[in-house]
Amino acid sequence: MSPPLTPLAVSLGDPAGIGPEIVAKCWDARRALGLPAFVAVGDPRSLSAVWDGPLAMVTDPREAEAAFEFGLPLIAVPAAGADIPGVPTINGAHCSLDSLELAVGLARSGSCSGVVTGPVAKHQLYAIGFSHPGQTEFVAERCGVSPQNVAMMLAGPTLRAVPVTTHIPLTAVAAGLSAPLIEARGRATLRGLQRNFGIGEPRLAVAGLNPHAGEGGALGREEIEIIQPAIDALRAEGWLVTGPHPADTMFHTAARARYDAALCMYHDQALIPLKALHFEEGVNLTLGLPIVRTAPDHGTAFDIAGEDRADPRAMAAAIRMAASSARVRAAHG
Ligand SMILES: NC(=O)C1=CN([C@@H]2O[C@H](COP(=O)(O)OP(=O)(O)OC[C@H]3O[C@@H](n4cnc5c(N)ncnc54)[C@H](O)[C@@H]3O)[C@@H](O)[C@H]2O)C=CC1
Ligand SMILES: NCC(=O)COP(=O)(O)O
Repeated sequence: MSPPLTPLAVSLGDPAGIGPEIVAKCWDARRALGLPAFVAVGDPRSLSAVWDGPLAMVTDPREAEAAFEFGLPLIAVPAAGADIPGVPTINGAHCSLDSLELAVGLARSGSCSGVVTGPVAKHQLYAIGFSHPGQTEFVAERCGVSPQNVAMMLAGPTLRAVPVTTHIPLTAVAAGLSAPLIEARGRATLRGLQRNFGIGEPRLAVAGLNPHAGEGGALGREEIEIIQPAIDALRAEGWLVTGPHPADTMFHTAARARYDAALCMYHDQALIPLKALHFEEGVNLTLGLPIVRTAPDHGTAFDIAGEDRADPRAMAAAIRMAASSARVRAAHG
């Protein structure tokens, strides 16, 4: 039998976004949502601005397990100024980065079973000198893993999708693709399906880049020159890989039943089908890390922050998936 999990660390994200509200709502509905113990990390005022419930201030995750029953355990990372919901500030961006750093550290040290990250605003982080495309690459760096060797998986009940290129302009996608990068993301995805989901022989479906997967070269040559060689290399390692598939016909119900994850060539090719099918419960899971890291699939939603309209289900799904991944990892070593 695997040992009980330590609590999960949940960073609140941008204090002016919906992160504090959805984390508080998760604690409120912890029993109905089937959530394990977690400790929030972030600005206490961002919670009290949107929530009247009980906070249990802790300094060590070991205190969180007992406290979780009676209040939302919080390790405080106070922002330099009080943030107004919906109005992001530079102080808030610093707070979201400090909270992320601390939460990742708790997972790396083993004090927490994994980290669940609340939504941050990328442009706000860029404004304070954050040099990573997103939290995925930041966490990878803190874990000493090359960003090429991690994969950003978006997972819902009937689809798991991984983009090869992530936060780059669409005009840079074709140039950003290479056989070694596709292979690395494919390998991280396949190993991640084993390690986090316990799928012994995972099946990966690889999308093409161009319409009709290039139509034999008539509509683009990336499939022939870059994607097929990467697929061949992964197959030669013994993995079950198919493709390149035309992206427009690989997400319908029957097609999804034929694979465990879809490897897509760019951000929206993966995230549009995932969010169309599963926006309310989609989870962003970073594969290839020595720690568990998940996040809800959505962003800061500044447009509704402070209005009590934020849906906590994706955050709840991210917390549950972090716990189940940690359990699968603990069981398989
Ligand atoms: N993992 C992360 O930290 C992510 C951060 N972002 C960041 O979020 C910021 C805003 O991005 P957007 O493209 O506007 O996406 P968004 O997901 O924040 O919002 C898109 C739309 O969905 C709604 N929405 C989002 N989450 C919701 C929830 N839980 N309940 C109810 N409605 C919800 C919003 O109100 C908005 O109308 C950007 O700065 C981006 O960088 C975006 C995606 C992921
Ligand atoms: N659109 C997905 C997304 O923005 C995830 O980014 P991050 O988790 O790397 O910050």
